[in-house]
Amino acid sequence: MERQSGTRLIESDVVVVGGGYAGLAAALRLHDNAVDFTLVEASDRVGGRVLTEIRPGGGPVDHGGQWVGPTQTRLLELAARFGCRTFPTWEKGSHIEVWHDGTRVPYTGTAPADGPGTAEYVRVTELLDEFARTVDTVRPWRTARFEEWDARTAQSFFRSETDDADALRRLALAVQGLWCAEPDEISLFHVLFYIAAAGGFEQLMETRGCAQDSRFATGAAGPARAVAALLGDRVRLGERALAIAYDADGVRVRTPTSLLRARRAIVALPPHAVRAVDFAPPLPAARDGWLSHSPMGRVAKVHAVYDTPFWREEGLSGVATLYGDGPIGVVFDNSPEDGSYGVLVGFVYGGRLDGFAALDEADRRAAVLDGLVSVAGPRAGRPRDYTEKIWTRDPFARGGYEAYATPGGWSGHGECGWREPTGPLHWAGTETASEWNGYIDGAVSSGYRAADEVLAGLDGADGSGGADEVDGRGRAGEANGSGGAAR
Ligand SMILES: Cc1cc2nc3c(=O)[nH]c(=O)nc-3n(C[C@H](O)[C@H](O)[C@H](O)COP(=O)(O)OP(=O)(O)OC[C@H]3O[C@@H](n4cnc5c(N)ncnc54)[C@H](O)[C@@H]3O)c2cc1C
Repeated sequence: MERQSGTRLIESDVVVVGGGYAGLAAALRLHDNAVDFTLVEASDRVGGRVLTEIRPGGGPVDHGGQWVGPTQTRLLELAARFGCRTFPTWEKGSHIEVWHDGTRVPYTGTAPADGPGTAEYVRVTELLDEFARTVDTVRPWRTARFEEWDARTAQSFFRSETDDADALRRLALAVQGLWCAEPDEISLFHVLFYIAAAGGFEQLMETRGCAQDSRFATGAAGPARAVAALLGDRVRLGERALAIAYDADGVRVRTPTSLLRARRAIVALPPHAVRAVDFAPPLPAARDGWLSHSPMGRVAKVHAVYDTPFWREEGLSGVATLYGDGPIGVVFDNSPEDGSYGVLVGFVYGGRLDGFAALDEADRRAAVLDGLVSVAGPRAGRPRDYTEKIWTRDPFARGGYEAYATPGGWSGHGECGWREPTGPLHWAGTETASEWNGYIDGAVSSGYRAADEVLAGLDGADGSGGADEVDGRGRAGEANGSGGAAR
């Protein structure tokens, strides 16, 4: 690859491509080990699928990733290093279930205990947990029933387990909520792998002690911004990697304004963004096959802001699940820590997003507010601020929360295509994580793991241990050891 006239030549030991949590964690690990690197980020900010906006007259709004749970220790440690505090998610009071026929039921716990289909839903999810306990999340292809499970969709499994239409409704909403996809789109094995990577179905679904436990006082982009500030001008914004050439001598990364030469590259992008880069030579068939079986989930996140969290006056938590035809599937209380004003956040995902995104802005807002009124009453229809982010339209993320594997992806291409290094190219991104795959924590651990592969390679080893590494535990102590106040 030749340097084009007018572009700048930048040389370093390592190029990191992507400035989301994975790329930033990789760069931080290199920084902590005194390795010379340059990070290129296509957009004008760091954080990627974590996007905190300060609204006029309000506080931080997290349009993307926001929650952190107590077992997501890599993210918590990273945040603590930079003094970014968390606070518990608001959830005191009764939750609301709005059933598909419009029935509105207050409940506490996971779901209305005697609700339609609840018992059968619980039975099937317990079975998912039982299967997930057999999944090897580091070498998934070693799982006993790997090929059998990867040949099926979640939907085919659900239907073979139950013909209870209400339970199937609950299972469908759970799949939408966790993967932003429909049950007939996603590999059953991927569902089980993901549950295993989180430590169980309950960890994924619940709030206290689980994935939705806490939020960041600064907004979830706080730690990412702090890492970028520490790394300084080695983080280059507005530089999209257009082409990557690689061979035994190293890598050349071309952006619109620079040619970066390095011994190794860490590519910390979601699968579709990897496919948008022009690789020379082309990526191996297994990697390409893996990427082509990894579509992004489809999600929008909407926030409605009120003068007060008025639902609490009626003993409501602000948490709700909605099974009707409206766009919103789930609602949470996203008010600030001090409760000085009220915020309801809603998620529109999977097939629900397809119709929603086709509406114009006014109709989208009206449909969302209808859903919020069904949860919290007429006052929910009169927010003082309303904002939405349709992630399928984000030019760099193109969806969320993450990519999921379609049937045949894992068994056809996983062993060599998931995260095994390609010569001097090392793969990071939450989709390559063995723990908390799909989450910010998974992104962080994937960045550490990829950096550790590179460090091993630069030390003289071949650096090809990717698929066998347990998410960068090796040097985590070093990377997290210095500076910063505790949470
Ligand atoms: C609506 C939503 C809600 C979520 N909620 C949660 C949550 O509550 N908790 C949680 O833990 N996780 C949540 N997630 C998931 C979490 O945000 C992601 O798992 C995580 O942020 C992914 O980080 P990453 O670094 O792997 O990828 P990304 O954040 O996607 O980073 C990739 C970066 O690469 C850049 N890029 C793309 N192409 C190029 C290129 N060619 N050259 C250079 N740069 C490029 C992008 O701009 C981006 O900055 C949510 C996600 C969404 C969208």
